[in-house]
Amino acid sequence: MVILVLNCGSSSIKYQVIDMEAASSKVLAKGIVERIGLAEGDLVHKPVGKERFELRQPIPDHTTGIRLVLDALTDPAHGVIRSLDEVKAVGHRVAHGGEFFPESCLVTEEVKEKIRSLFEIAPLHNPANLEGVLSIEKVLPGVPQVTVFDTSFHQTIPAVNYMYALPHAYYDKYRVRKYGFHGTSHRYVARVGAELAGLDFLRSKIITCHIGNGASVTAVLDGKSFDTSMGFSPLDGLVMGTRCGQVDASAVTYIGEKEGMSYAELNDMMNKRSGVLGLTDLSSDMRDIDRAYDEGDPRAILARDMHYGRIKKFVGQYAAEMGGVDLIVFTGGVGENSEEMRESVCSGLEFMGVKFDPAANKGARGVDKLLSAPDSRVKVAMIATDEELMIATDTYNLVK
Ligand SMILES: Nc1ncnc2c1ncn2[C@@H]1O[C@H](COP(=O)(O)OP(=O)(O)O)[C@@H](O)[C@H]1O
Ligand SMILES: CC(=O)OP(=O)(O)O
Ligand SMILES: [Mg+2]
Repeated sequence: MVILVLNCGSSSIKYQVIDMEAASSKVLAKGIVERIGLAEGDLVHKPVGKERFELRQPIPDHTTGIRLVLDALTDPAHGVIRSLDEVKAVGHRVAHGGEFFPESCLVTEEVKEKIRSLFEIAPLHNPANLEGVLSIEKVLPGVPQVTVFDTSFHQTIPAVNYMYALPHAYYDKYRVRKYGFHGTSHRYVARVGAELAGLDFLRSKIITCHIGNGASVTAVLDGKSFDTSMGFSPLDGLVMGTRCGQVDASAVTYIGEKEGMSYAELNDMMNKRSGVLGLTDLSSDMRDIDRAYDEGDPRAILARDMHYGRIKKFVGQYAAEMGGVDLIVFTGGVGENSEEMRESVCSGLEFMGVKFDPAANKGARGVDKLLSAPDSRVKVAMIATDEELMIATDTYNLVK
């Protein structure tokens, strides 16, 4: 059964076409559309056994990106299927499932409505995720679709970690609480990382750092999410591409009053004009920030130091919350590629048993690897996340 997986992130679309009934689920093609909404977008399409195909053009939104992906998949030269009819099911990543979706499910009108009802609190993601579902409905009518939610893995977070110290009425009325995101990725890399480090996943203290354009850190205690840095929405926690992360809420109401900004404008400012983009006025893409950093741009230096520094703060916090840590995992676009980030976060953590191996870190990308010295009490690993495989598996199980 051929399954198409679409993972619409805030700045990217990752996709895979997987034959789930082949001997051991066989990937036919994978690829990524990046820099959506920036001046120049990219598509990199990697068909297995054929030459890769690249495209560079402005990609203003996710619908345009999805159209380019479907064209690439059926192209006579670099395509992997003759026609879209070969696709028997489509799995989608959806960022916010709120309290509605503890598990993956088949798309119905009600599911679409609930995803839509969460637009306000996941403005960079849920609209793109629903756009994916609706685009597929148009080109592949009648093909079953499954949604897999970032929030599902975090359902195990205890109230002591998910409640905000706001009046209880807002939780009762509106379910205002921490939900957490990137759950599919945190779940996958924690398990694979534990295996690589020779740990029992169900009896370990693991800190997973998913650092991409969106970024979050999760404390995984005995196989379950125990705490995570994103909150009610994917805005909280770390410094991100365009999101501010943790900030004193009164600083925001103060700016709103001074500037006469509406709540919607404030939300927009914190989600789309903050983070490393807001700090530098340069770019939301860490590769651009790295370049400016190397050239000595003081704003890029501050932004990167703040970003990395805050990851380290969460590592410390979560180690304290779990009473220690056995394994620290890095993943996501930055986590899988940036030697500097991983080294910076792990430096100075010798006091808690982290013995980082800079030689192992050097050049580590693409292939899962331990980055700690053999005698390090706390293991460190880079694990390439595979949200798509998790999504394909859930999709197959629901559709077959
Ligand atoms: N070689 C690299 N070095 C540093 N950062 C990188 C590298 N390759 C990709 N990235 C960064 O990864 C981020 C995108 O990560 P990704 O996980 O794909 O994001 P999202 O899913 O949130 O859209 C971008 O900021 C990009 O600059
Ligand atoms: C929830 C979230 O931030 O996702 P992404 O990293 O894909 O933007
Ligand atoms: Mg992502």
